[in-house]
Amino acid sequence: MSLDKSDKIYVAGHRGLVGSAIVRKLQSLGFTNLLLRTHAELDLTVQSAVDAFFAAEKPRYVILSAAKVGGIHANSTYPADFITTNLLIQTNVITSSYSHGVEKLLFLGSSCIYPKFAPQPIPESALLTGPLEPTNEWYAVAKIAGIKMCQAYRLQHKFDAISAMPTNLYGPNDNFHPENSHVLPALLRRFHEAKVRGDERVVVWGSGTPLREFLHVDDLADAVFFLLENYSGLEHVNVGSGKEVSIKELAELVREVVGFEGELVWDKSKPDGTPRKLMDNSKIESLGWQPKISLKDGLADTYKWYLENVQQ
Ligand SMILES: NC(=O)C1=CN([C@@H]2O[C@H](COP(=O)(O)OP(=O)(O)OC[C@H]3O[C@@H](n4cnc5c(N)ncnc54)[C@H](OP(=O)(O)O)[C@@H]3O)[C@@H](O)[C@H]2O)C=CC1
Ligand SMILES: C[C@H]1O[C@H](OP(=O)(O)OP(=O)(O)OC[C@H]2O[C@@H](n3cnc4c(=O)[nH]c(N)nc43)[C@H](O)[C@@H]2O)[C@@H](O)[C@@H](O)C1=O
Repeated sequence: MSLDKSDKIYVAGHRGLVGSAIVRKLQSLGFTNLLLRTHAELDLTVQSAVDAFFAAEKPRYVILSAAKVGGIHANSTYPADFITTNLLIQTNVITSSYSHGVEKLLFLGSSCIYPKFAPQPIPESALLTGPLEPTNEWYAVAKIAGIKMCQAYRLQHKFDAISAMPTNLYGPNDNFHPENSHVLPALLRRFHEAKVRGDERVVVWGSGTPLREFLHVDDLADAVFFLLENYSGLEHVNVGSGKEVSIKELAELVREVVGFEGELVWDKSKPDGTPRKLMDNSKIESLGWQPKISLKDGLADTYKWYLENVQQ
């Protein structure tokens, strides 16, 4: 299936890390009819507002990149917000998309849907085969419900709803909040501020041993467009970089990119989270997609963006 450049595409959450990368991708390809609403213009947790919006606008395609998102601290501190907001947003958008004739919807989940001790690399078939990682189970349960809703609407109504499961993402427009963000933007900011102040040490959370896989958000946006055009199956699809690093290796890399010369101190009172979560990328690779941006290049690019757009 090939999308037409004038097709009306609703990118939900277009100012976030993922949504903004998808907008950049679509604009670079020449799409001219993007439907965009900020959170203030349309609160996706309000069912009547979402339904009225779909009735009036009738988008042809929907990419659902609006969600309540955060790192390990935010997920474990605000469990009620993570489960409720995400269930509401995705239920409202999926049901209104179906009832107002959307041709295809892509739902974004996350690698945290898989069991804490899933086989590595994690195949799509590992879903619902074991207990979840406690620090983000509330968010994971909402995301699993989103995958299942897409499947249920496909089975009962032949609605072309697909799900993509990205690994840990980073890039321009990330959230650089000191406590609530993910590890990569948190460390970029902390090392940068320490360098500017001339600090001798930087505190990094946990033991440094957990392994994580990082994917630049421009690679994810490329994969999202690829799946919209090339995939219409029942099962969700993993999207990863295929490369993992320990948090210690990541911290050393961020220190090098930022140019901080002091030492690292580990705060072991902070949770490590899941020990390892490397996605098995073979399904999307067999469809014909591959990531392009290395972690080193992506980090340098993100630090440059941070310097130009975020730091005071
Ligand atoms: N970041 C990551 O590492 C990963 C992200 N993902 C998935 O990608 C998707 C996007 O994440 P990401 O871009 O990082 O998140 P961000 O927090 O950067 O962006 C989320 C977007 O959703 C919007 N939003 C949140 N709540 C509402 C609401 N009630 N009504 C309308 N809009 C709302 C926000 O708008 P506003 O800014 O105006 O509040 C924002 O534009 C999520 O589904 C997430 O699960 C998956 C794996 C990893
Ligand atoms: C994408 C995925 O992201 C979340 O899971 P996570 O991978 O555990 O997320 P994280 O990026 O916050 O942490 C990764 C690792 O890094 C360590 N770490 C060190 N120092 C800092 C630090 O300063 N901040 C943070 N956040 N972590 C730090 C931290 O202790 C942990 O060991 C899910 O909640 C959920 O949102 C989800 O789906």
